[in-house]
Amino acid sequence: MDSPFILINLKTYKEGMGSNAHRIAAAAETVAKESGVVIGIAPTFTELHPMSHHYSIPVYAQHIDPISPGAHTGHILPESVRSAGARGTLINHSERRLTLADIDACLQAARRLRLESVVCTNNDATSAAAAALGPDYVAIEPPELIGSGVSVSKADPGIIERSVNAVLGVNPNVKVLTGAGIQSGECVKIAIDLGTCGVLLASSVVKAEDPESVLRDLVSLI
Ligand SMILES: O=C(CO)COP(=O)(O)O
Repeated sequence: MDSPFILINLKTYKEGMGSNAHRIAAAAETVAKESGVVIGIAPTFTELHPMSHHYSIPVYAQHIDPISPGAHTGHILPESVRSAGARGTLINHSERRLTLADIDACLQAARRLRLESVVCTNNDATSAAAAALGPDYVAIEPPELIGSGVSVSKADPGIIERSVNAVLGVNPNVKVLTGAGIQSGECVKIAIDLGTCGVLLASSVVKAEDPESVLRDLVSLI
């Protein structure tokens, strides 16, 4: 089995920018080395290169647009994300929804550029649809629990279990992550015991006074 994976989405929280982004990335690097858990970070676009340049942890974009180089203005070009040192990208985050056709086009760009793809979904039906498009990961995040402080692992373990079954039924090569309200080692353990390979999270680490101690707790039971 692959090592467990924790992906920290810094969103556009002010606590996840500038020197705070460096503090979180440094903490993630330390805890990843100590624990053997893979800990990635998804900073704002302008911080992709500083993060990929300074730290050994994998760096992910929060979004790409389904475009090729050419006459587009104000878009996120997948090639730019790649050249900024990103290992992969989120696609279709709840806070950055795309159409199914756009998700497919983003996945084609990600494959062309060898960017790992993490397609976010909101329920088990969309998890199955996303799996049919062949991403590396599907990340199931019930929108109503995102940023709520209430963990999907505890409030709705059924959605994790159903999504794992839905994804594996469609394409057993796709790995499943879950997220929304993940805040402790217990939440991560429940997610892994339900068949995911890890978690996608934001506020519990980004807004913490001491991100390193939260990360230590998150990896403590796996
Ligand atoms: O949207 C999320 C990660 O992409 C989850 O956010 P929270 O961890 O703040 O609930």
